[in-house]
Amino acid sequence: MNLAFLASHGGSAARQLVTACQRGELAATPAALVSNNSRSPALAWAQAAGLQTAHLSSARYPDPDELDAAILAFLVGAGADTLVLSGYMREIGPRVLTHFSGRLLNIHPSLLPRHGGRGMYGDRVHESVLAAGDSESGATVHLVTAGIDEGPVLAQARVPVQPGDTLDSLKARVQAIEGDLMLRAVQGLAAPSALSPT
Ligand SMILES: Nc1nc2c(c(=O)[nH]1)N[C@@H](CN(C=O)c1ccc(C(=O)N[C@@H](CCC(=O)O)C(=O)O)cc1)CN2
Ligand SMILES: NCC(=O)N[C@@H]1O[C@H](COP(=O)([O-])[O-])[C@@H](O)[C@H]1O
Repeated sequence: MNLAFLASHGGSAARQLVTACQRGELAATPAALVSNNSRSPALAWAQAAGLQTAHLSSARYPDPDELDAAILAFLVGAGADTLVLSGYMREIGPRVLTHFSGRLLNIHPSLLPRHGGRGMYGDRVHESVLAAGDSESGATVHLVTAGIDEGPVLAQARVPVQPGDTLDSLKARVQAIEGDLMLRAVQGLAAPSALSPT
């Protein structure tokens, strides 16, 4: 498995997967990382970790089809066969979706289908959970399809929403479970018997 990542900010899930590869907990080779944000900490970390990296964004490719083609060309050039969205905040286009169909995973910080879809990303998700008065939240790993957050769910993990929770306290509790959840899902792809869509 040659693993690649798309990240817009910190790339926390990508970092945990690369650590798992280094520890022999994941039978995969980290190959590349693409960011739409030239100042993303994920890009600097990936360069230091020896991954092939690229900054590909709508600023450089205003035509969404050209951006989709540029991202696909870079990932294919890096030999990637599996793609993980690690806090990537832009829509994935049809070329990348088709090429990586069934091997393109995203992690979302809620119990999808609740609090998902366009406009639901980062802090906005936790704010939506708190505003709804939900008693629990969590994270979801799903296969990525054309519809935002509509793909088949591969894994979910739950956390309680505590009385008096703030955006930061809930976000910290959810982010604490994301890395292991994504690792379990990718291990499932590496060893299909371990995990099947729920
Ligand atoms: N084709 C798909 N592309 C993406 C999916 C998907 O399921 N199918 N998942 C998202 C990840 N994501 C939620 O997990 C998500 C990311 C971004 C947005 C969003 O509304 N973004 C804004 C722009 C925000 C920004 O640039 O900072 C927007 O598109 O207007 C919603 C959900 C990744 N791509
Ligand atoms: N809709 C996608 C989304 O909201 N993803 C969420 O953004 C955060 C990125 O953190 P990071 O930049 O530190 O990895 C993570 O919590 C991830 O679940």
